[in-house]
Amino acid sequence: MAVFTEVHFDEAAALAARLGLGRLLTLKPISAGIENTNYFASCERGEYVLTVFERLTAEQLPFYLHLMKHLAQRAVPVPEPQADASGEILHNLAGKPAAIVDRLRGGHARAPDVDHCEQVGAMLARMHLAGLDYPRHQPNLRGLPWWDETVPLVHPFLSEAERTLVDTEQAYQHELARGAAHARLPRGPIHADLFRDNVMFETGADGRDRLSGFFDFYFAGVDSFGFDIAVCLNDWCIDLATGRLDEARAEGFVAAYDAVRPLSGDERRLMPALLRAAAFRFWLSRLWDLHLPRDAALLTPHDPRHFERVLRERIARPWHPGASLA
Ligand SMILES: Nc1ncnc2c1ncn2[C@@H]1O[C@H](COP(=O)(O)OP(=O)(O)O)[C@@H](O)[C@H]1O
Ligand SMILES: N[C@@H](CCOP(=O)(O)O)C(=O)O
Repeated sequence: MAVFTEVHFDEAAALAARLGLGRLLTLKPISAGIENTNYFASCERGEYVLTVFERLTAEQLPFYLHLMKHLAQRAVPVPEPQADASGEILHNLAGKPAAIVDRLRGGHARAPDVDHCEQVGAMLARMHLAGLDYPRHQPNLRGLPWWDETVPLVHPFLSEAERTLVDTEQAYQHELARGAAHARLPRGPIHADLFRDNVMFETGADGRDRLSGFFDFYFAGVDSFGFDIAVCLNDWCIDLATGRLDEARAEGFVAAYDAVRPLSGDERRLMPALLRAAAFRFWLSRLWDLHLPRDAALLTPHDPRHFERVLRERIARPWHPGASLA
């Protein structure tokens, strides 16, 4: 359970009242998640999520919160941050930055099929297009410079085989980033962590799950759209036990994306390298969370070996969109 900061009911109630959400009825800690402290806040005016930010600073947060507002205003289903009378959406609780956003309805698709993947792919493309005129800029804070800082920190905890893979992949990703094709990749604000647990679906009367929203934008940053697609493919379109790509789901995801925002030739050509980059990024962050943990009331770190497997798979079996259809 990820409650790093205990929030007192009265403090949360005062904030809810200030935001015009009415009386706070219940405040329940959320057990999932590993980055921030989250509570479900049920208020007279509706259902919300209260987040206390543990790593992100008051300087960094406006980028994420205003991005969510920007996307919500362009009909991309994301939780809208709640403002006080002066329009401020970044607040303070327990001496830390905090926000209250709409609670999305529905639940997670834990075992996604082609239909789920197509819906996520199409909405991801809509999100990328809607973000193109977002005026604020912040790099992806879990990009190459962060990998370079983190590799030496996790090195002492690795086996020889792991260390070799980390070093080889770091060198490969540097080479990729120096290339002209990489520089030409279309860019803009990306989610950068759009895993199954950051998307909601609601089941309709016909039994079909319909996407009800994307959330948890706190790893968002400006980076290549292709990297965002690769992050999704590595989570939505794989066999979790082996890390293998499921080609039917992957092709469905990319085709649905492409129908909204056609992929460039570079994005298609570099997809195998971007899939490696996305696997490397989460392997590193999971190693970092496991070996250099922060204080938390209770915290279950994600298993780094999963993304080590995924990375080895992507190296062994490079995948290009459309290849399996040819
Ligand atoms: N806006 C939201 N609407 C509905 N549920 C949410 C919302 N934000 C968070 N949650 C719930 O809280 C859980 C943890 O949130 P998450 O943002 O993943 O945490 P963390 O920032 O710590 O990684 C999610 O899996 C989801 O169940
Ligand atoms: N998706 C990342 C961890 C980030 O946590 P989240 O709960 O904010 O998605 C991973 O799986 O390593």
